[in-house]
Amino acid sequence: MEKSELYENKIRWGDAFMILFDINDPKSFDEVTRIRYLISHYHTPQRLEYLKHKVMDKIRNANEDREKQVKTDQWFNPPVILVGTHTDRRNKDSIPTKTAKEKAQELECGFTEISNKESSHDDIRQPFCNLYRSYRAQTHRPRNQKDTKLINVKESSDPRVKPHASPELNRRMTRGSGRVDRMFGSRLGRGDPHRGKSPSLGVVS
Ligand SMILES: Nc1nc2c(ncn2[C@@H]2O[C@H](COP(=O)(O)OP(=O)(O)OP(=O)(O)O)[C@@H](O)[C@H]2O)c(=O)[nH]1
Repeated sequence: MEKSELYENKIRWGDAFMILFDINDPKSFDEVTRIRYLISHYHTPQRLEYLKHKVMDKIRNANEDREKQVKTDQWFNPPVILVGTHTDRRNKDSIPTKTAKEKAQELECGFTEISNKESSHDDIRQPFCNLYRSYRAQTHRPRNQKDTKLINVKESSDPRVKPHASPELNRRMTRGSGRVDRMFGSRLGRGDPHRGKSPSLGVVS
């Protein structure tokens, strides 16, 4: 199997994603846009299809308004967080925090910066916790809190409106392919009643 195929397969099984880039490596920063696009492209439409069938079973006899309400409550957009690493080696040529933050906003994902070498255990743990919380907020949303939204994911990221993220993102994706080094995944959390398995975390660096 081609390396890129392996990579994309891993994106397919993820339920939540952490995209890592080295703040001192512009190439890894450039790669972020492509990875975000792949997540949106491979993941969201499939999940929506899955949810659509589930929801259709529930609302078979309901009227149109009720159908809309249930669908709105059920759409799933995988939480993604952008993580800049190597902050202990920041220098004048590093990707500025502001630039990276703007990129995260543009790509509709969360953002943080860490040093795997020097950050505290809590600082390293935080993005994992946020991601897991975001995942839970979507898949275990209580019926009486229908307006609960993902932290850092804008209303406009509703995949029914923009199946493959923003036009700007699509435009950028047509320019150059960039480099993908590798991706690895791990399991997070306890059982996931939503799919009958544990949620999967995709970590992309
Ligand atoms: N100083 C410092 N070193 C780091 C940090 N994060 C990772 N490293 C080191 O950077 C090297 C590459 O880390 P990896 O986690 O393998 O990152 P990667 O993007 O997969 O790297 P490549 O396989 O080289 O593409 C390793 O030697 C790590 O120990 C960091 O925040 N600060």
